[in-house]
Amino acid sequence: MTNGTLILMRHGESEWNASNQFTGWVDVALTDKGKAEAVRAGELLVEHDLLPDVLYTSLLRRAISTAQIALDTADRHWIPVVRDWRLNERHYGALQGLNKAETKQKYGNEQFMLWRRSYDTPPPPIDPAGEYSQTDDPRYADLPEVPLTECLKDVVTRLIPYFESDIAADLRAGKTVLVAAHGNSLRALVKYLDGISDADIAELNIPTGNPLRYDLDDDLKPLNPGGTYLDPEAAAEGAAAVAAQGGK
Ligand SMILES: O=C(O)[C@@H](CO)OP(=O)(O)O
Repeated sequence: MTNGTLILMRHGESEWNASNQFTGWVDVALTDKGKAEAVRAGELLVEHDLLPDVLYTSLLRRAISTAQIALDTADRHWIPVVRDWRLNERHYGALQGLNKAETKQKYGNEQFMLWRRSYDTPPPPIDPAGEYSQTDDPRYADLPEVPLTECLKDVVTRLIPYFESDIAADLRAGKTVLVAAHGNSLRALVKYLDGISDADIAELNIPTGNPLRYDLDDDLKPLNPGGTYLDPEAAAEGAAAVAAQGGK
């Protein structure tokens, strides 16, 4: 039995991507541009003959909606869906809701980049009673503890065991698996798949709405390290735009 194919897809542009706000676990919607990116992602799946057998998403509507639109476009709206909080974006702590450019200006580039891209420095914790906290959100009622902040290392810790137990089983069964998630949860997954160091992962940015294909060997190691974006040109542009968020 050959291993299946893994397709990673970050959601299309969200309202807070457009307004340049730290988002994390805040459940914002797609913009019209984000919806168009999702349609294009579905077209790319068809053009590359990559029709998913199963969908894994986070519990956040920007990933859920992107996957739904893309799968509808590809006529695969009927496949089984698994949603799990472990695919959620990194919790951005007290930065959730803040404007990225203003934050960079206020705290300086070094602190800004430490919070955004260091592997193990979490932002300050969010006030559990604050407007953008998820402490009382019913979708997380079963969690022993709702995070108040997370660094990328925390995302690796919650996500990789889930990948190994659940998603890997579908890949080993030969399925084409679509994972619809977020910039930082996908950075955690790519770090693991490609064996990227804690330091080097800081440089990796994931563009919105552009499916990234991984062909995997028997140990689920990539046969195409780094994966293959279905639209490489748009991916390079999109990744550069994410890197530049916050401004010069
Ligand atoms: O705000 C966020 O949740 C993420 C993704 O949009 O931002 P960043 O790329 O700055 O980690």
